[in-house]
Amino acid sequence: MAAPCYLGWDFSTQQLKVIAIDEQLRVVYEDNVHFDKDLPEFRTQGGVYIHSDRLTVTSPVLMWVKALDMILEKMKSSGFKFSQVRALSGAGQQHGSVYWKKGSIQILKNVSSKLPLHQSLKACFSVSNSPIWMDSSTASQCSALEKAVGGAQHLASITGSRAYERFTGNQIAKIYSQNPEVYMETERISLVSSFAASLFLGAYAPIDYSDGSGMNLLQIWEKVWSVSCLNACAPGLEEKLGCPVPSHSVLGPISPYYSQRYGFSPDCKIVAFTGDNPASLAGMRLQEGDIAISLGTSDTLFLWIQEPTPALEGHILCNPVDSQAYMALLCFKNGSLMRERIRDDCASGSWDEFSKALSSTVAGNNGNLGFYFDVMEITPEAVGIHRFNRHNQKVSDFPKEVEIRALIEGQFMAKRIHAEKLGYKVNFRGNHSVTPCILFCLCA
Ligand SMILES: Nc1ncnc2c1ncn2[C@@H]1O[C@H](COP(=O)(O)OP(=O)(O)O)[C@@H](O)[C@H]1O
Ligand SMILES: O=C(CO)[C@@H](O)[C@H](O)COP(=O)(O)O
Repeated sequence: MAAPCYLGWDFSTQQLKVIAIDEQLRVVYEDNVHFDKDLPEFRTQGGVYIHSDRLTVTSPVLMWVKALDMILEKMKSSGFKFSQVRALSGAGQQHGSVYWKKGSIQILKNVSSKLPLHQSLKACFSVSNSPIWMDSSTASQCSALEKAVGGAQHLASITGSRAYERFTGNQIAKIYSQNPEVYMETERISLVSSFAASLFLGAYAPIDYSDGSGMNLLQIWEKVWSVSCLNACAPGLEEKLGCPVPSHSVLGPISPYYSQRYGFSPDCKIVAFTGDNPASLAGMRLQEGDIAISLGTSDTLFLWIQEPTPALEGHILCNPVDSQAYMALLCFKNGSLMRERIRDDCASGSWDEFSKALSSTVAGNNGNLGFYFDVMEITPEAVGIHRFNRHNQKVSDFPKEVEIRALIEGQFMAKRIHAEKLGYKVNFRGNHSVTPCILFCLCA
């Protein structure tokens, strides 16, 4: 008989990933579905749609459901022993939101095991394109929220962050103001993480404290929704969000759908899902004083803190491991996609060539320095490509190798400046196949 195992899911920007570990924490299975490549019918780029205003960024919610169907079928074909899964949990890209249409709970509870999920759930979403973390179209809603609660610093003191355009409360406020009828026909709003948990639970999963802190709606000290923030965003919102729970809550057994269709044990437990960054803090077993850097679609820097002071820059989130503690987070929007663009321009689209070019230049890049923001950055708020030579003169281009090093050093310098403000020790998480040279630059 196969040994017991545990599944972890990651619904992130560009792909859905799954990993199974045994009781000795050994990885026994890994797989992924890449949205652009494996689900071309949705026509996403990097898993998203960038709308014509260049500010609105969404992902089709049914693509996430279909990705789950696809990965489960792949696991089944490979002979994966679903019956051995004792529990599962997971993570989602932060801030993104899913809008369940009135009556969907009944459909979710009663999905037929004869059909893939995406067929049963196709009419369940009042918003078919979910706003995601790359969206920056809610500037007016952010100003209104800060004004309603007495200013940016006051909002940060309540929710851990001043108003950010990608934060879910502001996204909900935009949907309510532009399409009140869509908002009214929504019975539940999930984060990507709680949406994913809902698919497994066959019921609406609660939002967890950690991912809930990325909404500009949760009082991070009391761990309850802030009435003034809710009221500033949309009417009747509390009911649509449900009660938030600790990130490690056991939500209940898996939906019968998975036992009937894939052979999961009916006793398999669903543990609350959380945001991908909080999940990384938990998974890396970060301790107070450590800083981790994640190089995903976004780059993030995060750390465990006991006594946070919310400020106008960065975010304080509830800690996913210890409900008395917190985590600080900085997010950089120009992460992997920016590196990919320079790789394509300067290294023929090859990470190997990128790596060789990086190794061929020296630390400090002979004084050449660059800041690369293809899209409006979050930290700091800046856009464009800015190159400076060793005499501090602005230049319009660099030789290819110099460009590659300027990009990597510029990105890491920005993180280091913030790291110096926040702590001292740097760990690393991220794409496991990331070019070692990039890691070397980070640690140099
Ligand atoms: N060898 C490599 N070196 C640097 N970056 C890489 C390498 N291989 C893949 N990547 C980048 O990693 C990104 C995906 O990282 P991942 O953490 O899986 O993203 P996400 O979880 O946000 O979907 C891609 O944009 C890709 O360009
Ligand atoms: O917006 C943030 C954090 O505040 C992002 O870090 C998202 O959570 C997206 O994660 P990745 O898909 O890049 O891992």
